[in-house]
Amino acid sequence: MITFTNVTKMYGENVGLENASVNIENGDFVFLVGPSGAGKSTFIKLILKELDADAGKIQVGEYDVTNLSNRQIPQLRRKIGIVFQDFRLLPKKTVFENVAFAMEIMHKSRRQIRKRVPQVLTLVGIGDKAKRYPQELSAGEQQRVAIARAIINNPKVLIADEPTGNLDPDTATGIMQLLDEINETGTTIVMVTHAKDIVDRMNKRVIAIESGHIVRDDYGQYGYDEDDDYREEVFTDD
Ligand SMILES: Nc1ncnc2c1ncn2[C@@H]1O[C@H](COP(=O)(O)OP(=O)(O)OP(=O)(O)O)[C@@H](O)[C@H]1O
Repeated sequence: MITFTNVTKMYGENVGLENASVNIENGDFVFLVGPSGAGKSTFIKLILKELDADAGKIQVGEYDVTNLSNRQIPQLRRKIGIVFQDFRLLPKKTVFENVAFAMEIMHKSRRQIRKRVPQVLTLVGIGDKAKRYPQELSAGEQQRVAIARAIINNPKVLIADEPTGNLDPDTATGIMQLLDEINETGTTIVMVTHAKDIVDRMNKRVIAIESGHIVRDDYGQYGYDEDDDYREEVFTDD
């Protein structure tokens, strides 16, 4: 579904990603982890062709992203749903309208929209909130709206960029259950996260990036403690 072959992206002298190769299969659930500045956003932006690789090849589904024409970029992005840490809902539209908007962009009929939006709102657990405005919802409910909007057009891939970053632990657990259910319907999920507890609990594939290099790709635990400061171990005398 997503294949990077020897991909390099430089920002002038700065390394974004260097000689990265990885293959994410259709239906995978992948956590993308790594310290701040590691290259996670670069990886995601390359998938969406918000950035162009300097070298290597990127394939997303049937799209050769590295050689995609400008005309094909919107087609690629329509196959990919995205959820962000800060929800990014339209404040003056109701829940229904926020989700319907993603179908209107795809020129779906009013009839299709009236049928599908309530189905998906029910699927994400907020079937009774269609008439509310985003600011009348809890943070977890707002993220459910954002997820409904991201999946309404049946994308092959869902990218979740720190989707639990603004949520308390219990709410985050509910969102992870929902993402797991969406993955079980066949949607490939790539989730960027710093949430060690979630990664450890979910026991999924973990791709770790550090300084632009993929340093780990296997199943299981988060792998390292970001709060650990090795200098303390070296310099603490007790
Ligand atoms: N526009 C830019 N110009 C110059 N350097 C950049 C630019 N964008 C990113 N970088 C550099 O590329 C590297 C990777 O950045 P990236 O944003 O991909 O990291 P990240 O893993 O997403 O970090 P975070 O967890 O903080 O979001 C960093 O060293 C960063 O400073």
